Amino acid sequence: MTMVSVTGGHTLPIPPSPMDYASTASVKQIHGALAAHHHRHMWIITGPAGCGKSTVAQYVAKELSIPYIEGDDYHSDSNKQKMSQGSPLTDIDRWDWLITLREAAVARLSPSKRSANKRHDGVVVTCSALKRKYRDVIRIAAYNDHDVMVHFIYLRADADVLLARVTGRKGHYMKSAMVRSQMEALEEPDATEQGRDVLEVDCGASLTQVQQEAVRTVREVLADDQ
Ligand SMILES: Nc1ncnc2c1ncn2[C@@H]1O[C@H](COP(=O)(O)OP(=O)(O)O)[C@@H](O)[C@H]1O
Ligand SMILES: O=C(O)[C@H](O)[C@@H](O)[C@H](O)[C@H](O)COP(=O)(O)O
Repeated sequence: MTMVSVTGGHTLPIPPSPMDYASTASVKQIHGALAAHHHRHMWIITGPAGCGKSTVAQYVAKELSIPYIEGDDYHSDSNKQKMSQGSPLTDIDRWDWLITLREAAVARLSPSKRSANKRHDGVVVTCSALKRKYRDVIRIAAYNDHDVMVHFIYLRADADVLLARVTGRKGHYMKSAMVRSQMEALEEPDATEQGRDVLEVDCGASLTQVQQEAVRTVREVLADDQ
């Protein structure tokens, strides 16, 4: 454990962060080491507006027969109003949303919410999770319950692709003028995160290809957790 010096020359241990806890090894190593254990999985479909989170998440949830939670449904009215007026959310606007969304996802996994006949061993969640600290808020679900594994599926696309998709989408509060601020806020998962719990899917391909690639990626992880 990392130690930190404090006044008087003492050292105190720094508790591991959710990120440290999530893994110090690769995703494959963790899954291999825990192969005998069946986890409950949170699949967080991430990326900026227009990357295809909702469209892909619905498909993954249907293919896996697990619940789907739409992150946009968990914003406060004031957040929605702000976004619809073209103002990007701040960190402060996002904290409660992220925590509420995480807890909603955990609730869908909890034993009390499982039906008598069918065990919900997974949940799919859409959440832009643009910054690493936002992903860390979600990672706390695995930190709190060792039985839960959090995986991020990052849908990567260039700004011009996102702009075209948001422009073409009707009836959503997030308009195309917001794409720029989304890209400015975005902290793409680096190699460290990708080696731990982030799986990247190129979402510039056709919708069918992206959906199938996302499901293939999920099934590969699940195959290691049998
Ligand atoms: N791979 C894709 N190719 C073409 N269009 C897509 C693709 N993925 C999503 N779309 C379309 O782009 C728009 C934005 O997708 P959506 O799922 O709402 O993104 P997000 O939830 O990330 O904002 C929708 O109209 C959707 O049908
Ligand atoms: O479908 C979309 O266009 C996005 O999901 C959009 O609704 C927004 O990105 C998030 O809900 C939260 O906002 P932030 O991305 O600013 O955190």
